[in-house]
Amino acid sequence: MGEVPRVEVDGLWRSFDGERVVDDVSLSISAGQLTCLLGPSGCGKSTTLRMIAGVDRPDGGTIRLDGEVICDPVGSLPPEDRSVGLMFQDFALFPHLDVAGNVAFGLNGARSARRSRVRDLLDRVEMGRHIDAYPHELSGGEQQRVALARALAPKPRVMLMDEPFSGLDNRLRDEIRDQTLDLLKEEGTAVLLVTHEPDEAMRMADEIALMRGGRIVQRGVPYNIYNAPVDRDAAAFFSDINVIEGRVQGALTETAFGQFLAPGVPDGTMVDIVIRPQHLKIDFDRKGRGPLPTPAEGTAARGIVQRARFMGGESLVDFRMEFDGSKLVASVPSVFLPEAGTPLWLMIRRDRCFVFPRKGSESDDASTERSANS
Ligand SMILES: Nc1ncnc2c1ncn2[C@@H]1O[C@H](COP(=O)(O)OP(=O)(O)OP(=O)(O)O)[C@@H](O)[C@H]1O
Repeated sequence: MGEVPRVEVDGLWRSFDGERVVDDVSLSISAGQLTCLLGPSGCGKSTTLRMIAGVDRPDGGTIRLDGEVICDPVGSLPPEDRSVGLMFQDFALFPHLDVAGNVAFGLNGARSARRSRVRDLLDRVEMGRHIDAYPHELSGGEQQRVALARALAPKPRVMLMDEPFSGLDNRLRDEIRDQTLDLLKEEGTAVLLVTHEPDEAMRMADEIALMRGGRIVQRGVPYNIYNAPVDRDAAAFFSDINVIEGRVQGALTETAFGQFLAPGVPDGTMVDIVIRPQHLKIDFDRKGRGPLPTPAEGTAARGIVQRARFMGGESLVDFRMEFDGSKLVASVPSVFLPEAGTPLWLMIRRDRCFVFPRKGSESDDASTERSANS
């Protein structure tokens, strides 16, 4: 308790042409922690990062570094005095300097200390043997490693990274992500990484701040963001989802899959029951009958296979449900490729589904926003 966060952002906002593109954003990041600002294109991620870097000025709010105000409505510390390292997708190296020159660029102090810092960082990003190379002689991945070493060389208190891996091809990207993460952790820097890719955020983040329409709609560790989304859109941002409609009566929603709890949701409210494809359970048809209901999985409903595809680590099976003709997709972690037209039974794990009042149908009671069914 009592540890001052390395970076603390409070009530930050920014308008362009009268529209708030960053709206009341608050964040805190400790030394050694990596927070991912995750959200769709245009939601205000880069603008938030730019304000923390000091290259854009907020219209309101406060930014603190180690407890000291560096930006508020009264004044703003210039970017070069903020001890931030920057890394962007297209943050080019200086073409006229070799690798060592690029990494040493922002360093002060004795020549020998600078040389050893440069050598140490380049070794740690496995670029030691390219120390004399020029940027045009390096691949994209190698350039990014040098850019990382350059950004970390002056030991910034904060690293701000905006889609730093999006220019790299898939296989290389994972390797560089892991290497980058290791180095950032070793250096103990506080990191804010902007990305629109949920996989990247899940792979890298200690904490995810999910952003939409200029606001942070949810903050938490990746496990909680994935398994306890605040609303339907938050759930859908991380994977395909299935949605089953229901209407609440007596804190319950009756569906073809049995009852779902909807505590505190007023009678008559329409709800979306949201389930990820891997949490639908499949069972076989036994002469037109399915498995018996269970408390954990409710009632089974029959669907007809429309299509089954092998995806490598999983199989995706599309169904048309008999009860209302709706489509559902199930994911099975193996090779499971039933013929189109096969009848199968689907069940929904109650501890893995989410019940959200439908937008426009919800009551004023905020506590009804999410209802557990465990
Ligand atoms: N200097 C500017 N002048 C006017 N509008 C701007 C300016 N900078 C950003 N915007 C607008 O603010 C909104 C948020 O932009 P921002 O770049 O922060 O989003 P983002 O979430 O980082 O998106 P992306 O992932 O596509 O970069 C967008 O609608 C953008 O057009």
